[in-house]
Amino acid sequence: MKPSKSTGFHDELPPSLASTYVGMWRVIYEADPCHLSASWTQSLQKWRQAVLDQHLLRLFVDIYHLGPVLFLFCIFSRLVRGLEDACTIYFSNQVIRSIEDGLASGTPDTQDIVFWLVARVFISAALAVWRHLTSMADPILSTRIKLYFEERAMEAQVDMDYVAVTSYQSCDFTPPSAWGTLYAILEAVDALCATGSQILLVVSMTQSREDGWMILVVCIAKLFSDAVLAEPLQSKAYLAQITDKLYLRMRALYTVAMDVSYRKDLIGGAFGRHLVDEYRLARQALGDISDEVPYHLLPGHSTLASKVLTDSINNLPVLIVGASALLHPRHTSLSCLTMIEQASFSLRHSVSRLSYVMSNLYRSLESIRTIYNKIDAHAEKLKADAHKVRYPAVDRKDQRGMEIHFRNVSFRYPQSESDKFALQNVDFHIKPSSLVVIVGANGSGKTSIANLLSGFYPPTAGEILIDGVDAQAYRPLDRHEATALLTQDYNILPLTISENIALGDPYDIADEYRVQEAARLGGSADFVSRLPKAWSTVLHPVPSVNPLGYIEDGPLRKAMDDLDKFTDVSGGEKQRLAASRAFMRLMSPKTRLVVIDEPTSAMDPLGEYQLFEKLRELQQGRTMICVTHRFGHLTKYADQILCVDHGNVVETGTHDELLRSDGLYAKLYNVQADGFTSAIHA
Ligand SMILES: Nc1ncnc2c1ncn2[C@@H]1O[C@H](COP(=O)(O)OP(=O)(O)OP(=O)(O)O)[C@@H](O)[C@H]1O
Repeated sequence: MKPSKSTGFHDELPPSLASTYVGMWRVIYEADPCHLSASWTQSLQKWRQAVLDQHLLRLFVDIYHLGPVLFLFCIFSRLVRGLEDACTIYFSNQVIRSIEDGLASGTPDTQDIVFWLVARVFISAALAVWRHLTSMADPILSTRIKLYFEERAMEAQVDMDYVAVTSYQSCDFTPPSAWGTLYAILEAVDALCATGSQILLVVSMTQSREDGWMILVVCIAKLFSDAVLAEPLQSKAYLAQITDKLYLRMRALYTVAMDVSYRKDLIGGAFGRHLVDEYRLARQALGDISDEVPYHLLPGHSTLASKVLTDSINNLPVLIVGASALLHPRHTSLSCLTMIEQASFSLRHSVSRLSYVMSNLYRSLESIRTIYNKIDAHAEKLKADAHKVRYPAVDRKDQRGMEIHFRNVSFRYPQSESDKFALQNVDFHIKPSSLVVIVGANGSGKTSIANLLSGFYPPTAGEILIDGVDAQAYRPLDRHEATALLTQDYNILPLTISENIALGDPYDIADEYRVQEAARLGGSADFVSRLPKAWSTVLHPVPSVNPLGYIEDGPLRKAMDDLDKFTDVSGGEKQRLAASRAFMRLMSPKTRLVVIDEPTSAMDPLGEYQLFEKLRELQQGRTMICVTHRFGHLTKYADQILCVDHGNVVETGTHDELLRSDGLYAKLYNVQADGFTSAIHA
């Protein structure tokens, strides 16, 4: 198979990485100068770390409290399971030995044979019962652990800041890995026990033979050299990059043709046939390079000769016993031969399983470290938040609206790859209870101001004062509770419509009257009451059907499609639901700031007008800040308009003041107003 060479991709890798080409792929992996298997050494380091950090101990204590009997049973079951192969081999061979002895002496010992036969059958049955009990206990304990850690994960996640939760590091909190870690440890116990018991078996069998030590050394040394020294590429983590440009192009052509999200472009552009023709040309040019996943193509480090040699060496124990039988036929025992054959085979299997289990274990240890680090970070955050200033301050309790002061605020998105600041040296003051409108061109920084006002991000430089105190000094939860948000960036939650609205004020979630009132104000009450399940409708349910295996067309496929069916509503109706949730919050006595950012893009003009009118009616002394592109409803009532350009507030004033000053605001306003007047005159 000819390897596909890189064409224009970054070939240079840091010295710690190496790469190889297989089929379509360039495989990149960590170059390890160490002779010992990297996975084993890494695993040992992680073990040490886990023991030192006490994460393992904490995991065991937590799991023990979830089910002491179940937990102990699971550990004990693995010990027993580890003995299973050695027991089976031992009892089988006792049967063969007693038969062989009988054949050799000419008078079979019936009692002895029956005893070992019964013992063999009994032990098989007992092990089967044990396996059955284990298979019943495991799912119970695993579900308890997963759900318990899911709850801890939720606890930690819901209190996190927006920046922390959207940062890359927070994404690796995977609660199922707690069970995964315990499972990996249980597997390691099982594999260790199996390996130990089988080594003991081989030792006991070889003890009585002169060549016993030789058999033992061959059995064990070979196994451990395989497990510890061999470093097949398959056991490493690696990146596989498609380097063949032709093949990448074919993937792109195929995706455009097959993915329904491109269907309108494809049909509208009438370029479907062109895609197929291009694909065909590329396929012909590609030749016979395999696109099998690299795992199957990786050769590891062994050649064909070394593979043949390795497999031949595996037969050494039996070869030694066979040679000894030829040299000393009188002292030869067939039961011993079969037992050594079986035991060495089983030992080989156990050691390779142990190697696999240990190499995976360090990943599990890493994941519990992540879990407990997150749990600890959460506890620290709660402690730190508890010392922050409460909002509103006691002396501002009677004030209905938030007072906001931006002082020389600059802001760059933390996840931004460029050095560009979204806002630079922004200064403005918003009086309590005022209605403020932010206008400006696309990308000028309006939403960024709304994001800072909502407390999603801290400023990169400068200060935001809320009621005269640095916004960062307040308890984040108090600040969020005091803010009602209505933006274009909303989600319909996978809960009932009623809950979707009620969550606008979680403290008053059971007040059905308020939910209906919020729905009326947000303009969603009419369409919700027309839905078959009305307020209990779940618009975006979490998937409940999990197809296992390939489901062909037929009754099962139909049942699957029916079970997965859900009600959907229009974009404008979803916006009305989002608005209803915001009204629910707006009605809360805690709300002191309303931030509105272009929430009506999918609404009809009447819906938009009514929404803004109701917002103004319900403002009732709260500070209201509205980002908009449309001049009209709100700008003429605004106490203050902030006109933003290139990340800076360039003009402030009322509608009339800004029109008089004939600056950017007047220009933006006139462009819109001209559109209407020229349409009327035309
Ligand atoms: N999440 C983000 N990460 C990085 N940069 C961002 C992010 N969101 C916005 N920006 C950048 O910040 C600048 C200001 O964007 P912002 O969304 O505040 O403008 P806007 O005035 O609200 O625009 P629009 O009217 O199009 O909504 C832009 O240059 C934008 O590319």
